Amino acid sequence: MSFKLEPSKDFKKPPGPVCLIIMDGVGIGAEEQYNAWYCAKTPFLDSLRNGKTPKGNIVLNAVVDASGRSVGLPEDSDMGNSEVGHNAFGAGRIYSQGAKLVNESMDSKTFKTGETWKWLLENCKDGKEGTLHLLGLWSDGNVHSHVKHAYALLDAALEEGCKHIRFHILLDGRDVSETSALDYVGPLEKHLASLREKGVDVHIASGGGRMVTTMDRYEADWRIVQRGWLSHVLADTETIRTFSSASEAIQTFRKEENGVIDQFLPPFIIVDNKGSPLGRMKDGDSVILFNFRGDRAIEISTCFDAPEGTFHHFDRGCMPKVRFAGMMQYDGESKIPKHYIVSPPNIERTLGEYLVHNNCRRLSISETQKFGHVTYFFNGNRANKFNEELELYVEIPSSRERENTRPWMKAAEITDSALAAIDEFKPDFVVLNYANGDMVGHTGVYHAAVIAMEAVDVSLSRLVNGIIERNGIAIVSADHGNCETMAEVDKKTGKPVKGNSPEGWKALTSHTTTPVPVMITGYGIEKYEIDESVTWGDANRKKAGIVNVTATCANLLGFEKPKEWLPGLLKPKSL
Ligand SMILES: O=C(O)[C@@H](CO)OP(=O)(O)O
Ligand SMILES: [Mn+2]
Ligand SMILES: [Mn+2]
Repeated sequence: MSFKLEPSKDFKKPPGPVCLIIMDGVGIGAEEQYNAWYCAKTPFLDSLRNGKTPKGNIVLNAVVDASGRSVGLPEDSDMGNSEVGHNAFGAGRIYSQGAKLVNESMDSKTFKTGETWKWLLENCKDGKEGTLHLLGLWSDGNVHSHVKHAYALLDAALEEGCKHIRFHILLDGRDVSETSALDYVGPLEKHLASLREKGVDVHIASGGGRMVTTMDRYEADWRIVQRGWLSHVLADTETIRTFSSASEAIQTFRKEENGVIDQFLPPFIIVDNKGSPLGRMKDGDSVILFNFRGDRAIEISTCFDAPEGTFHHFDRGCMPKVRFAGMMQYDGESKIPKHYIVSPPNIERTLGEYLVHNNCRRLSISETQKFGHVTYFFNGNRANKFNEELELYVEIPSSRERENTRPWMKAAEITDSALAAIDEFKPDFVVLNYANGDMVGHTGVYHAAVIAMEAVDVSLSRLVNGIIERNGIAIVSADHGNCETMAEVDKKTGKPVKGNSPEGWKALTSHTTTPVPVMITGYGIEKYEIDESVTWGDANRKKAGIVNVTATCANLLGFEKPKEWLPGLLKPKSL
């Protein structure tokens, strides 16, 4: 099927670039004290939301869905996230996402008929001595993983006569309540103890907080992955602290570092009463990484898959010969990992691919922590470019320090580089991500999140005015909510739940299901208006979604949208 885009009869391409600017983690929330955007001083954003830039340019406004089924998640109660959000921005249509596809495979047990499952169990079932290791994020956050998927794998392994099973659990506190680890670890420890009473050799073997153990992304800090490797694979008790149980590790670390939240708990190894590790991986074992989302799974997958002599990020030591599989294939083009249990969404015919086939130049730019969002996720889970000449990907290195200590992050540097790249590379289309609202939102530190939003506002003002001066168009949106809700909120009263944050509430570190803004301004925008009839496809939910922004970008570039995409948000202004 051709990638030729037809010229639009209603829209004209501007002389300057069409720029999709994604404020990561910024939803339209309640006008309450816990809303960091609402409480921040954001004069530029306020002006956009009121329909005009401070310099008087018209701004078209919409508020659209960015969570639940509008972005391919199982339930409308599912909060949005960057993977599904940037997939949607790039794809222009809704794909069933990892959470949904894995649910279906686990519920129907179809995964058991797959080659990978049989290959994984070959050395571990029917009394064989191989150990099956289950590694992944241990919560029901449903952004990277869900404990129910790991329990389904455990049950299936037991049904097939696996005798030796180990869990390597990454603690969350980012997609779920910030110190909720024991709510997930307690039931696991209880369940495994009951299985041991029936003679199954099953234990938690290692773990650690997800932001310091294993789950790095975009090569921001390979030391995080190395800590995981030392804990889960080598069980290096010289470097990683040992405990008799995961609960003991969590409780000890919390006593030692008052206020530490789960995502930052140090790595640990569980040992028996003689001090030997319960789950060092050995030749003939099998390993399943049960995370379904790719960005924070690719590096550890590479550690297992990379042949001798091709891995240079750290010394993998005496590497056991194991069979490794991911829950999904995280990068279909680079085949990472080689083996996987559930087929990922096959996202194709994205805006990025159409652009290069229509000779449009494209710039993707962000800082490390969101760089893969505007490349890998935006391209449909493919890190590689579609065309070397027509595409420029710019990464501004993120700091490795906790985001609440520098909430401005690299917003200013991204803005400087974007304006310079627009002048030098002359892109037709730009996709840019400001990480602040989300990355600082995830720390749960309210006053830092307020500063984060003020930093975004200052940069946005420079960037949008710069785009208008260059006769371009800016589309300012967000991939999901986060910093607009910095407290856990009592659903009945709408008031924050009491807690021990400096503000007196229980901090919320996760994303939300709030809708997000779409604010469009720049060259020729006065000729268009929002088409209020546009929806993301569900008749009962009379709302558009971020998935309608893709066609909006194509229209503003002067093209008819491809027929397989959902409609854009704009129509010519009725006279
Ligand atoms: O940090 C992450 O991995 C997720 C939350 O788990 O956030 P985002 O989807 O915004 O990248
Ligand atoms: Mn995000
Ligand atoms: Mn996030």
